[in-house]
Amino acid sequence: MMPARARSVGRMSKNLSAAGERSAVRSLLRLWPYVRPVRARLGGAAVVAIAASCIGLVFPLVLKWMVDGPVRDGDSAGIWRGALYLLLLGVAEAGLFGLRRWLVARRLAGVEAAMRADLYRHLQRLPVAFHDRWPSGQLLSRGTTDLMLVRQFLAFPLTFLLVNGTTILVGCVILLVQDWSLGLVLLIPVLPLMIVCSLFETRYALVARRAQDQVGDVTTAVEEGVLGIRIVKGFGRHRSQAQAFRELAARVRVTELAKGRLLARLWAVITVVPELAIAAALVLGTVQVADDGLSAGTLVAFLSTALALRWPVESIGFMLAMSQEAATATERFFEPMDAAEEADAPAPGPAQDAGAVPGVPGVPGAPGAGARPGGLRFEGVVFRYPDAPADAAPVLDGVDLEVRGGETMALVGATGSGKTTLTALVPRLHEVTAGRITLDGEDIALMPRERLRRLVSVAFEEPTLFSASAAENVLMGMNEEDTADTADTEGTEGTEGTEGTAGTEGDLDRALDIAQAGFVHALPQGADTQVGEQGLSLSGGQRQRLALARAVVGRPRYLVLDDPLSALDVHTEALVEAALRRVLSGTTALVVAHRPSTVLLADRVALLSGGRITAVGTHQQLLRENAEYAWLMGGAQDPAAHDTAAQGPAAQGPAAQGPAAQDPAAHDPATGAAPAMPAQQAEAAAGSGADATADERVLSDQEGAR
Ligand SMILES: Nc1ncnc2c1ncn2[C@@H]1O[C@H](COP(=O)(O)OP(=O)(O)OP(=O)(O)O)[C@@H](O)[C@H]1O
Repeated sequence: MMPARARSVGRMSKNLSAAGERSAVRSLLRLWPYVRPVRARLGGAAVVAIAASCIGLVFPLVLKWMVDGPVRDGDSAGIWRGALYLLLLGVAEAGLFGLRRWLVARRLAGVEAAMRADLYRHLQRLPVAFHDRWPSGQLLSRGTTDLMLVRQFLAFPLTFLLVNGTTILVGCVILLVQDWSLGLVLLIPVLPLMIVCSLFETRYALVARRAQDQVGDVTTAVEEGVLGIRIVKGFGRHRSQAQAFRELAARVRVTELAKGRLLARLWAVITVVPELAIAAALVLGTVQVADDGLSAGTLVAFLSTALALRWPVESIGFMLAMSQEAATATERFFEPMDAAEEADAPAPGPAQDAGAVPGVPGVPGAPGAGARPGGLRFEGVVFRYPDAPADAAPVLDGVDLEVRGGETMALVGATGSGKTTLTALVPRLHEVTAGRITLDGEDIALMPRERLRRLVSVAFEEPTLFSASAAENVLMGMNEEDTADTADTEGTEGTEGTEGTAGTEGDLDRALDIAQAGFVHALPQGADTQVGEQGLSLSGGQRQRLALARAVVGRPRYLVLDDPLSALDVHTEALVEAALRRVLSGTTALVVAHRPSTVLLADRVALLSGGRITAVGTHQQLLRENAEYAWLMGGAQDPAAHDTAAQGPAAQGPAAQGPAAQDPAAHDPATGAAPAMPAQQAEAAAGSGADATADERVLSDQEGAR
C-alpha cells in the first residue's frame, strides 16, 4: 500500500504535469546559479567540441580531393599524403574530444556536490511541518537520482545539443555549396522532423516526471521496509509487503516502458527519414554523375558529409530525452528548495537585545512589572497543525501555564490530548498559532532559533540515534558555548578544561551517569561503539537512556522531556530521576509523564485536557482533588471512558470535551480546579486508588526517600 504522504506528493506532481505549462528551458535555466562558476569551462568545452565536430566534416573534403585528384590520376604519393591528412585529422578530432571531457568532468562533479549540499542544508532548515508532509524517499531520490540526471545533462546534452546543432548547420552549408539541388533533397525532412521532436518533447515530459516520482515512491517503500523489518517479520507481513512493493515496481516498469516506446518511435522517425533522404540523394547524384553533371569526387564528398551528419541528427532524439529528464529533475530538485525555511526572529528590540528590562535588573528580557521573572510560561497558546482540516478544532486551545525558574513541571493528559505537541512548541519545532511562550520573560518567537535551541534541550519518547558511536550521539547535545557558559556560572565538576578532550569526556561520563547509561561502557568498544543505523542494535530502554544523556550533557537551562523514561523499568527510572534531581536542580524542566513514577520527578503537575491546562498542583493534591487526574494516574480500566479519552479533545469537539474544557474557571491553572468526570470514570478512579500498583509502590518508596 502506498503511504499517504507518497500519494499526496504523487498527486501534487500529477497536477504539475497536467498543468503542462512549464517549459523545459525555463526549468533548466534555474540551474544557472550553480552553472555560473563553471561557465568558462563549459563554454571552452563547447568550443573545443564544436572544433572537433567540424574537423569530422573536413574528412569528406579530403576524400573529394583524393578521389578527384590522386585516385583519378593514379598518384600513389598523393594517395599516401591524403591518408596522412586523414590520420592527422582523426588524431586531432580524438584529442579535442578528450580535452573537452577533461575540461568538464571534475567541475561538473563539483556542481552536483554543491547542489546536493545545498539541498541537505535546506532540508535541515525546513520546518518540521514540511517533513511531516513529505515522504523521505521522495527527498532521497531528489538528492540522488535527480541530481545525477542534472549532472549528466550538463556534461552531455547541454554541450552536444549546441555542438551537434552547429555541426548540422555547417554540414548543411557544405552540402548546399557542393550541390544545392541534392542538398535540398536532404533538407526537405527537416521540418517534419522538428514537428515530431516537439510533439515528443511534450509527451516525454509527462512520462519522465511520472517515472521520477514513482522512483521516489519505490525509494520510500524500500526505506520503510528496511526500517520496519521487525514489524514486517513480527507480523509475518513479508508477502503482502513484497506484493505492495511489486506493484510499485510494476508501475515504474510500465512508465519506463512507455518512455522506451516514445523514445523508440522518435528514434525510428529520426533515423529512417534522413536515411530515405540520403538514399534519394544517392540515386539522384548517381544519375547526375552518369550524365556528367557532377564529379564522382563531389558525390563521394556529398554522401560522406551526409553520413557524417547521421550521428548528430540521430543523437538529437536521446539528447532531447535526457534534457527533458534533466528539466524534470531540476523541477523536482527545486520543489523542496522553494519551500520556505523556518523564518527566524526579527532583529531583537533593545529590551531583548540588551537583556535589560525595567523593574527587573539583571534578568534578560524579563516580563514587566507585576510579572514573575524567570521560568517558562505559556500564555494563551493556541496551536493547530498546518495540514489539519480547516474546520478541525485546534489541538491546543488557550494553554496558560507557568513553570517557575528551576522548577520541574510534569505534564499529564490523556493519550492524544496534545502533550507532545505542547512540548514541541518550546524549541519551536512548530510555531504557535496564537498566544506566546516565554523563557525568562523573553518571547521565544523573537529569539534567534540557534540561541533558543542552545537554551532548550529535548528528549522524545521515540529516541532517535544516528549512525555514529554512542559517545558521538550523546555529545551531539553539547556545544562549546554551552559548556563555557555552564563553567562560568556553575563551576561544578566535569566542566573544567571544556576546550579539551578531558572536559568533553567528563561531560560524557556525567551525562551517561545521570541517564543510568552505564551499559555503554560494557559495549565492545565502550562509548566508541557504533550504535548502528537509528541505534537499532540497542534495546528501546538503552536508546532512551542515550537520548536522555544527549539532552542533559549540555547542562541546558531548560529541559523538555516527552516521556523519555517510558521504556525503563520503574527501578531504573527511579535511579534516573534521582540523578536528574540531584544534578539538574538549576534547570527548568517540563516533563511529559504517563505513570506515577515519572510524575515524582516533578515539583508540580499540570493536567492537559480539552486543549487547555485544567489543573495544576502537586501530585498528591491532584490525586485527591481531581478525578480526571486520579483516573489517569490510577489506570482505571473503563474501556468506554478510555476510548473517549483516546480520541483526544480535538477529535471530540467542545461538546465532548467535558465540562472542564468549557468552564473557564476550571482552566485557570492557578485555581487547580478539577474538571467534572463522568460518574463511572470517577468511580473507576476511586476504585483504582485503592489498588496499589507496582508504580505506586515505587512512588511511595520514593516519596518516603524524599
Ligand atoms: N503532524 C501532525 N499533523 C496533524 N495532526 C497531528 C500531528 N501530530 C499529532 N497530531 C494530532 O494532534 C493531537 C495531539 O497529538 P500529540 O502527539 O500531541 O498527543 P499526546 O498527548 O502526546 O499523545 P500520547 O500521549 O499518545 O503521546 C492528536 O489528535 C494527533 O492526531
